[in-house]
Amino acid sequence: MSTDTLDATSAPDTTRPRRPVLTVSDLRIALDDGTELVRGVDFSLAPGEALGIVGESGSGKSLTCRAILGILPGGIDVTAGSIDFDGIELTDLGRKQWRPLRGTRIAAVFQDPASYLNPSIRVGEQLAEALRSTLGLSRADAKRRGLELFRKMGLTDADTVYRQYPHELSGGMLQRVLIAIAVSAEPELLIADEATTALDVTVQAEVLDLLEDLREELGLALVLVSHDLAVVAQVCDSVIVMRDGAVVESGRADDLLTAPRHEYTRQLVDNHREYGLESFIGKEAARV
Ligand SMILES: Nc1ncnc2c1ncn2[C@@H]1O[C@H](COP(=O)(O)OP(=O)(O)OP(=O)(O)O)[C@@H](O)[C@H]1O
Repeated sequence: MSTDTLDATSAPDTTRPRRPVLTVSDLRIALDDGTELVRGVDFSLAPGEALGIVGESGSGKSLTCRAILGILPGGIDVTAGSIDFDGIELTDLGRKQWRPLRGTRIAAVFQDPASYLNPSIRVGEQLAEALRSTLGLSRADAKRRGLELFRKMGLTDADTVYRQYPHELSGGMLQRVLIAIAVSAEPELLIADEATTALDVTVQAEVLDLLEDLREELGLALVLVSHDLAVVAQVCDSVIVMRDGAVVESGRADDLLTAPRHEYTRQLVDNHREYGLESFIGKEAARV
């Protein structure tokens, strides 16, 4: 492993050494014809920690996430390396073995929330259905828990939202519904792949705050993919920077974004300065 490999067990809180919930080691992903698309990704993540994955379009961020979720597109496979989730080797699992994990212990939210909801079913019923299938709740308990979750997600008029159809809700509200469904079974790991990209800046900030609250409350470990370094600076403890399928730099978010060592990271940071990245780095530094 390179010296850049993140080691979540060396997090600043030395009074509570935490075992990583996710360890990705030398992950390689390729097309059936042998073309490598992801070329050796390493990181580990402890409960309650957030890791950002940044890099230009096509650098392998989404495929890395999809490999962790066991949902790589057809014709693309993990060819080497390992993905250890709480002692379970995810790259070895068959469809049946994924059932108790995906959507229950490992959840995900993506960029376009509307496409993950059934347009003809009220959003409350969709959340209740998730609760019934993952936690085995009764109809009445699922509704009660669903309303609680909607309130927790900042959907203040939860009773009304519960009865609404996806087309009646804004993008920010739909993403909160999706996050409610994703965290309904209290997963240990949440993958957020460009989950706030389509939202306007204010709503994005609210959804990021919500993710931070969930990390603290549930000890949720978060893998956050974003092309927006300000988002990563606001939320993440550590970052990996990907280019052309490989990790070019990794480290603590504040160090890496304040003093990037690799030329490519420097370029990314420079490109973002005009969007006010410094204010988030300052916030991050003040927290440490
Ligand atoms: N289904 C597919 N078939 C063939 N190649 C693919 C497929 N999905 C992704 N790739 C290729 O794999 C590489 C990595 O793609 P990936 O989607 O992981 O990039 P990304 O960093 O998430 O980009 P973006 O920010 O645009 O989502 C790219 O070269 C892409 O063209």
